[in-house]
Amino acid sequence: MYSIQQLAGGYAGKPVIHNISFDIDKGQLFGILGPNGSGKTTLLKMLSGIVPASSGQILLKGKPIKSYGAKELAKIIAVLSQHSEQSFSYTVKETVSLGRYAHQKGWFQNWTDEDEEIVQRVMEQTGVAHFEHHHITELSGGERQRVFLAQALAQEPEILLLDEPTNHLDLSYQKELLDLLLDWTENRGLTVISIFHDLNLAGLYCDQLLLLNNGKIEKNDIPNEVLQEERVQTVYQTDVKKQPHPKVPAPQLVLLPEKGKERRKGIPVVGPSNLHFNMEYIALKSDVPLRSMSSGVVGSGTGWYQSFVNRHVNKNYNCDNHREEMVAYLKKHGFEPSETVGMMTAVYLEDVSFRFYEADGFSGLIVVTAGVGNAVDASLSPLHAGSIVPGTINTWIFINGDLTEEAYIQSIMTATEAKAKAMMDLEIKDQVTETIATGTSTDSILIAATQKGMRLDFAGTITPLGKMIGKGVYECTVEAIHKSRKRKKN
Ligand SMILES: Nc1ncnc2c1ncn2[C@@H]1O[C@H](COP(=O)(O)OP(=O)(O)OP(=O)(O)O)[C@@H](O)[C@H]1O
Repeated sequence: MYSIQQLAGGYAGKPVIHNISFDIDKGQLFGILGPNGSGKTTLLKMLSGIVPASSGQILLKGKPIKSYGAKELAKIIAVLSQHSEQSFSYTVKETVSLGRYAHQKGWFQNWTDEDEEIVQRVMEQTGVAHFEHHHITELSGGERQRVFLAQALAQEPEILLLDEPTNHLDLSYQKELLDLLLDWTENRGLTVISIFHDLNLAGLYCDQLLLLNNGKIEKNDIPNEVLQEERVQTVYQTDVKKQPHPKVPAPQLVLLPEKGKERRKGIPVVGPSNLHFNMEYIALKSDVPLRSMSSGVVGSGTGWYQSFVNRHVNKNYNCDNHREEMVAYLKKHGFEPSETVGMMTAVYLEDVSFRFYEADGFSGLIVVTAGVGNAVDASLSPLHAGSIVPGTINTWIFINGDLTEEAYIQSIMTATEAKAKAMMDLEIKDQVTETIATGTSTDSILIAATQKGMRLDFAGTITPLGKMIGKGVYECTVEAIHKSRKRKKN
């Protein structure tokens, strides 16, 4: 659609864009990114033919852009600028109708049924039809933005140029606008070129991103390539962390606040003094939120949590919606469910085993409750019918250290191996297969860390963290099983 070749340009006496080359294909949703003043708006103006090139050229559909007449260009390109202002107070419908100008022979002398139909359709699509008779000046910033989008779409352009289209829009309209643009690119072949300040929206919706820095191309590639942590950090001169979107394969970047903004001074330590015991539950309350990865009934997956609850339930506990019931239970006992990881066990909580371990530069607390009535040999589990008997091993690992993503995952592996070894050494059998069990069928695990202090890159079995977890989980599991066996015998 566009071929930009060694393009340079800017304003009188102020070159802004310096010798850049790239292509934009038909039907792309193409994002332009860059810090303030990097030349995004200037580039967009050059693409729309408003700012001329000082050297190089822009080919639009194979022809130099400067060879197009104004009306001819308006039939191909529609522009939605950042601050679409209008001095006359037109109604919404009149404003949208102006978008048909390029298709008119005279000044709206022959308004056709087709023009009317298109205007009505785009007003519906942008959600402005119900206030079509209102004056534009009576609208909110977001509503006005949608009216100008409708105007641009009424132009039935092949290319839509947008300068920060989501600027005034609330969350739901941001999503609606971008979904609409995506639909038009995918199903109608519209080419959308848009400036974004929100890197996450750009990463979520665009096919291709062009990152500008000081009027030059820093990177022109797919979002995952462009939005690399280090690149964004260098270009925007700010600390960010990249993480995957939880639902779709798109990169997301989160800002990291300055260290000075942290409210708490010193390095927090989680230890046995944070534990609280009673007949109903074991809880750990941390002074600071801990980054946690768990399979809890509440707070599962990855997140930041400050309270951890292992709740005793009766052997016959049966509830249609155990998650909801657990949330109500936590609230009743003064825990904020959104800040709590909650687990359940039928094991008597007096049989808990917990130990605090100190290593060179970091420390950890391991807490295990273990019932083995439901023990299963994972290698032969297909022989099980699927009915669940009470008996669960709940393993909590708290680390005073700064873990990488690898370390979180390796911690779970190491802990699982240590638990299986405890089962083996205690000769815990799977009642169905009569072979040595590797765990129970309802085990839960939690690894939570302060993310402060010593950086711990790995937690494989022979790394310092792995050694602590392997030994700790083994010792606590053995002790917890012993305690619960002893109770059964008595
Ligand atoms: N009409 C103008 N005349 C002279 N200089 C201009 C004009 N418009 C912009 N500039 C300058 O050109 C440079 C690039 O501006 P531009 O608006 O293209 O950046 P941008 O990346 O869109 O910035 P922002 O993110 O702040 O909107 C800036 O230094 C700006 O001051």
